[in-house]
Amino acid sequence: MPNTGPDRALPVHVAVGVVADGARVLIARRPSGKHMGGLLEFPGGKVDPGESVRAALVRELAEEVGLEADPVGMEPLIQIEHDYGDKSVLLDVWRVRDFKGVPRGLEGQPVNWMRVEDLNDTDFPVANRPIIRALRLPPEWLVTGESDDVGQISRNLALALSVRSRSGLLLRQPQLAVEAYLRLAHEVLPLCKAHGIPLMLHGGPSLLQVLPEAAGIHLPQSVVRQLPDVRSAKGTPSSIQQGFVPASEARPVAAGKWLGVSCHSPAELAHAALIGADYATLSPLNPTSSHPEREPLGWDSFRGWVRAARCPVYAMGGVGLRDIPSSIGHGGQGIAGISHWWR
Ligand SMILES: Nc1nc2c([nH]c(=O)n2[C@@H]2O[C@H](COP(=O)(O)OP(=O)(O)OP(=O)(O)O)[C@@H](O)[C@H]2O)c(=O)[nH]1
Ligand SMILES: [Mg+2]
Repeated sequence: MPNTGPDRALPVHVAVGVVADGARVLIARRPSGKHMGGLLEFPGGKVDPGESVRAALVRELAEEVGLEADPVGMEPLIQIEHDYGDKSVLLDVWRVRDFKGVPRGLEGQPVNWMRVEDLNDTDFPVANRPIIRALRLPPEWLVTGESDDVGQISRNLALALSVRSRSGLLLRQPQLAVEAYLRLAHEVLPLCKAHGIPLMLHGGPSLLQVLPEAAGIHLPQSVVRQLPDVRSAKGTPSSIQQGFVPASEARPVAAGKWLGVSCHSPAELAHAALIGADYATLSPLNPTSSHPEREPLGWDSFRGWVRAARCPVYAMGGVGLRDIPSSIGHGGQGIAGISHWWR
């Protein structure tokens, strides 16, 4: 029965550690009988009153898996607020790279190193899905400036990727008609393959039918507005008959493909999560010459909006490589932008 008592509104603050050993992360199975028992989890537990999150994580990793973690080497990954109905949690998720010891399940739970690409959403509590996205997504999207010249894209890409370890390309060309856009995307796909980076198409979901090898679709709000209206799980059957689709069926691209959404407000971020977005971009962070009429957000608003978001969020608009740590430090996934790499 849902808890409707006075503490209902207060989420339980949980420190969660993604302990990383190269490309593998430490996974445990939650003891049966506990909340979400039997499912896989990242080790961690409740933050005690007056305790810092880092201190809680050091304590939980020692108690649960016998690791001695260095709090200085921890980096925020993502915060997720989730209401399970019987319990509401704030998962405060950190990457842990510096630690000593060999992990073992000190509460009798099985523990295992797993590759990030082998993690399955359905093996984890539902609140963990954005964590898995955050682990897979790059810290930066290179967004193309206006061009139908594949040579220009190729040169810029080669130059940019010579100084970065992980990026993806977002092929944004709103000035092109769909046919010209798809011709260009066909030429850009092998470039991305050669560099080993994902290619996101920008526009409507049907682009993926023509270019199924792309990593996914990034929706501008002009396309989002054309999607069928979505109702959350509380939507009634009669609302479905009136042309609403339930959120569980609202995702406009197939599972296994990435869905990104351009957002500019908390309402757009909430809607992006409702249609199953794997990530959102949030703009403009800083003043930009392309949208001088839009009020820049700044990092303080960014932090607040991102905290309430249900998917990883990239800062966009007047940001550069040096802003990746700022974005991560303010709860974001990284940055997306044109001006810092495009010539
Ligand atoms: N540790 C951990 N907790 C998670 C994850 N995902 C998730 O929804 N949770 C939820 O976070 C809440 C608190 O976690 P916990 O049960 O590990 O807390 P704890 O170690 O302090 O356990 P205790 O209650 O036995 O003292 C649980 O309701 C759990 O279902 C995850 O990946 N790791
Ligand atoms: Mg625990």
